[in-house]
Amino acid sequence: MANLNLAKEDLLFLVHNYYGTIVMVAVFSIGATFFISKAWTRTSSTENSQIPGQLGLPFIGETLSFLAANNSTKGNYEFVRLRRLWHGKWFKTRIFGQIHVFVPSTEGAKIIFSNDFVHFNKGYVKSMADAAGANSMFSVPLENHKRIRRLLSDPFSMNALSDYVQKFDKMLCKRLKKLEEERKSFVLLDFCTKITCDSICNMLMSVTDESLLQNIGNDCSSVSDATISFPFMIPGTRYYKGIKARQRLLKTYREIIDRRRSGKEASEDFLQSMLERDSLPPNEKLSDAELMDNLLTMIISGETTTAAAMMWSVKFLDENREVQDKLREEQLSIARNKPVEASLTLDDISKMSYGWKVAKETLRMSNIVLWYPRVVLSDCKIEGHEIRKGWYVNVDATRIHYDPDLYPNPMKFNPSRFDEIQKPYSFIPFGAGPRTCIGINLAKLTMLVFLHRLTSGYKWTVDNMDTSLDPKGHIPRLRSGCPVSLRSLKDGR
Ligand code: HEM
Repeated sequence: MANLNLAKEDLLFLVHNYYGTIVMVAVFSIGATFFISKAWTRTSSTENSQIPGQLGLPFIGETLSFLAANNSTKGNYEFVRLRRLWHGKWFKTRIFGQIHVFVPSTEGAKIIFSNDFVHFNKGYVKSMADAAGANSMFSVPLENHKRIRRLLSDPFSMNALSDYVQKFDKMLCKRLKKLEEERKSFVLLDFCTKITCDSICNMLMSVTDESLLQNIGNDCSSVSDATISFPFMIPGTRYYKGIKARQRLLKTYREIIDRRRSGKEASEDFLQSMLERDSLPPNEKLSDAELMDNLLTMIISGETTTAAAMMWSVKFLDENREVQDKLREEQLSIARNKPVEASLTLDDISKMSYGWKVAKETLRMSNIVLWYPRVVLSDCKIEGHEIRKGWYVNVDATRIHYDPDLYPNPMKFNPSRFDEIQKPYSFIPFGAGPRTCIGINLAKLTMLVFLHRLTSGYKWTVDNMDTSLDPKGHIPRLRSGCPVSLRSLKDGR
């Protein structure tokens, strides 16, 4: 009690003697609080300007929900789908400390793709740069990117790939026949991954030795898994396994390059066309480091994407028998006009107009690359939405491909919708602008040869109807890998 009285007395004493000071401190505190809160509101409202969304705690934001979606059988896009339901077409979120805006429109896609390298750039992901390499097209700065793309583009032109069509066709016919003879169910995704990897290695470096192909295939899968991972060299982690696999692959490439240079080995292939530039000035050739990193980049970017697209085409055709029948009709009419056992040519491919629509519809619906992230290099506006330097804008290809205004009844697998010409930036499975997929032609040819041989030679049944997605993959793939059984059309079984 005595203490309390003393305290009261002290207080009265203080108020009496320091009245002026107390009033000043109070006024200052109220003022400061007012200005700080104003400034805070201004900052967050500019940061958040117009685009709704949940940024959550600094750094963490919605990372945990993002990771949960990544590891679920509904797939990564579930994270985006739910936020669209909650916040609307445009929304923003914070993942791994970065603010991401999901851009849902063709207008937005146009602005971003046509200003790539100027106002936007591919964000630097350490694990990606470490796994694919500092000289990979994924990681190099603008000037090097331009030169590397220019030099790599020729071997991927349609005409240059004529040889590829015949080689891939032969490889495919042989393997499908073997599977059909075995009369066993097989996992289609594994089959497609192996054959695309083998055929790309064959096209790039003429590798045909089975055990070497097996090693390259396994190591490329490990590198691919490491491209999006926590970049810490801890044994047992995805990153560690990927970096070790990368070292083995580079050693293999080094040995092949050395054998070619010493004249112990010669082949007509992509690698040879690059080595023939050895005597040219530096801006007309690739250094060995660039060559090796990009050999690796092309295998890892080509194999999983193309294999997933092949798998989805079979799944969609299985669910849409009338489309399958129409496709088979087109492919049989091409086959009937060729000598038995003759390989396909580019001329045959050019007759597969319905086949290409089936492939396009497969790419529209499967969205192998769900969205394309770009880091914003300077403050800008996209369709009236303020976007700040340092944020990420993700061109949401999946939203665009399922937009009912662009694709009526978007859930229906309907290849004939491609009878009509597409609005610019409405069909972007291979991206657009200076970073458009360099392997478009290769992917197109691979899918068409596959669809031809499958539908003109076989019927199939899908042996597992589970539609859940592989929780480990960065791209949508069936968890089951889509097991199928083949039967020859000739058998009539
Ligand atoms: C169906 C199969 C494929 C799909 C859906 C696909 C999709 C894509 C997409 C969307 C991009 C651009 C990503 C972005 O803008 O951020 C891209 C880039 C790339 N793709 Fe493909 N791709 C496929 C097959 C291939 C193949 C067969 C190769 C092999 C050569 C390949 C090599 C590359 C490379 C090297 C890049 C990076 C290009 C650059 O940054 O300049 N892709 N791909």
